[in-house]
Parts: sequence; C-alpha cells; structure tokens
Amino acid sequence: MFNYLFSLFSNDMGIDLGTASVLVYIKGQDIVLREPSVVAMEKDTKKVLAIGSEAKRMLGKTPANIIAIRPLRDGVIADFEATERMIRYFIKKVHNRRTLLHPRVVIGVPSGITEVERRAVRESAEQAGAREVYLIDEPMAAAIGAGIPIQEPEGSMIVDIGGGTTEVAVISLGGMVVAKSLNVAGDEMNESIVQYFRKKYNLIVGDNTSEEVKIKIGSVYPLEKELVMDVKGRDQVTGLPKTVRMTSEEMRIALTEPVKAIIEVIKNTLEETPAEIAADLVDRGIILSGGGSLIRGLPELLAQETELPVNLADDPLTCVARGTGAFLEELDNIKVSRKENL
Ligand SMILES: Nc1ncnc2c1ncn2[C@@H]1O[C@H](COP(=O)(O)OP(=O)(O)OP(=O)(O)O)[C@@H](O)[C@H]1O
Repeated sequence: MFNYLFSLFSNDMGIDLGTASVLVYIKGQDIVLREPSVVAMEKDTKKVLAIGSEAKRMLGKTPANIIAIRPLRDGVIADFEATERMIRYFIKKVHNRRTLLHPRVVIGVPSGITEVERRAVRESAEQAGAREVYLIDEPMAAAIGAGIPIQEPEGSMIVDIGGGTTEVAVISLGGMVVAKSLNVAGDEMNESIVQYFRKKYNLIVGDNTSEEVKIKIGSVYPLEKELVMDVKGRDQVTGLPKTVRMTSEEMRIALTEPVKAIIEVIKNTLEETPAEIAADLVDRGIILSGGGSLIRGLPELLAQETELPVNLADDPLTCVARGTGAFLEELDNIKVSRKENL
C-alpha cells in the first residue's frame, strides 16, 4: 500500500536533454512536456528572460540587447549556466504542477559530453530538487525507447539523428560495444538548405524557413510522387522579397553533404563492429530514431548503402524520453529484486 501511494506521488521523471528540444516523461504517465532547448537572455546582464517555446519565438527576431541561444549545441554544453537554468526551469515547471516528494530523475545526455559536463547536468537536477539523479547515454535510451531488447547477447544498431548530433551505437548485453558521435544532424541539414538557396538562387532564408522546407518537402531518396513548395526569402542582390519554387528532387542535392557524413559514420561503426556481432546485424538491421531520421527516404537510402534492413522506430522524436521512462521503471525492479535478495 505504501509503495502504491509512494509511486502515486513521487513524480519520478525522465528527461531527454536534447540539443533541439527537451522532453520530460513522468513515471506511470507519459510525456508531459516538450519544449525547444532555447534560452533568451539580456546580452549584458545575462538575465534570463524566457526559456523554451517562448524563447524560441525570439530566435532571430531579438532586439540588439536580447540574445536567444541554444545552450546545448553540437552535442556538447555550449553554455553551462544557461543549460543549468533550463534544466531547473523544466523540472520545476513539471514538478510544480504536481505534488509533494522530491523526484528521482533520469536524464538522457549526448554520449560525447565530458565528465565536467555530466557533473553540471547532475548538479542542476539536484538543485532543482531531484532526490536521485541518473544519467543515461542517449543512444542507450533511444534503443530502450525503440523497443530494442538491449540485454540480449545479440547485437543491434541504433542510429539516433537529433538536432545537433547523430549518435550511432552497436548494443549488446546491455552495453555499447561500439559508439560514435557526429556533429552533423538535423541542424546541419537546415544549414545546407540555407547555403543551397544562397548559392543557387541568391535567396536569403532564415533557419526557421529552412527547417520548414526540410520538413515539408525534404527528401534523400527518390519519391513516388515528388513534392513542390514555394519558398519566400530576400534576394541577396536587390535586397527585395523574392519567392522560389523548390522541389524534393532539388532537396536531395541540397542535403547531399550532411547525408553523406551520416552514411560515413554508420559505415565506420559497422567496420569497427566485431564479426560475431556484425553477423547479428544482418538479421536485426539498423533502427533509426530522433527527429532527423524523419527525413523522407532515409531508411531506403541507408538500406541501399549498407545492404542491411533499416527500420524507423515508432515515434522517433520521443524514443529517448520513453527510454528514460523505461529506465525509471527498471530502477524499481532492480530495487525490488535487491530487497528480495536480502
Ligand atoms: N518530419 C521531419 N523531417 C525531417 N526532420 C525533422 C522532422 N521532424 C523533426 N525534424 C528534425 O529533427 C531534429 C530534432 O530532433 P530531436 O528532437 O530528436 O533532437 P534532439 O534530441 O533535441 O537533439 P540531439 O539528439 O542532437 O540532442 C530537428 O533538426 C528537426 O528539424
């Protein structure tokens, strides 16, 4: 009975601390918060003005004395203080809406972050009132969230393509056998699109526009029905507003570089995978997670390049958060079985 009441009020939470967005999962419930990883602050005083969705709206539109930053960039913590403020803000936001006890918090972090960065993340969560803090590498959390049976003695490959990083890991017996991280993912795709418009059409478009184009007509493999979109921007030469008609075929050209880099890191990881485990991958293939994996035709392209089966996880954007949630549930099992063994 006590255990039941405890879990009812405990608010234990899992957090996907992503470079593009932060997701919070509450144990026994679901994902309760999903906001961009953006902090807006006064330039001189560093006073925080807004965090999350409100701050994202300010990106690129801020007056001179306000800056809106992404505290986690390229899979590392670019601004410690802003990261801490953001973690504290999101934990409190979720926590205050609910009840009572200090929660246990599981945080999915990019596997490339340093010990110092890990400590900073842990301390921020503790300061926000966490009773216990566990850090889990994003590829591990993504694999759990994608439903990969990570404890089995058979290898699986997860490729998690987020905003700032692509993380590739081969997992077997609950551990990462080979893991690689690359600073090329969804953000870099946006950047390539910006460059393409500038070079080919002298058109200046902002980050938000390039992301919208990517999501609406982005493609990396021929589509059954190709797509078209009118894109508005500013002419680099005349300075006047201009519209360009963009197609999904052209998007494949625009996205060549980042996609090539992602294929290369996957191939390098495969090359370093021990033969026995590589053999497992022939059957089990590659599972894709993260928002960047939603680009049209990626499974088909990767299957062609690696000659392995490639599948998209269910709801790729929430894999890491759901993985941290599943890890929370596991924590209880571990504790219960420890007690039973006493
Ligand atoms: N339908 C879509 N097609 C293509 N890209 C998409 C789509 N939906 C989201 N994205 C991209 O996914 C990226 C964000 O993915 P996600 O939220 O998984 O990243 P993150 O976990 O915050 O980042 P990281 O894993 O690098 O820490 C963004 O670049 C976004 O543009």
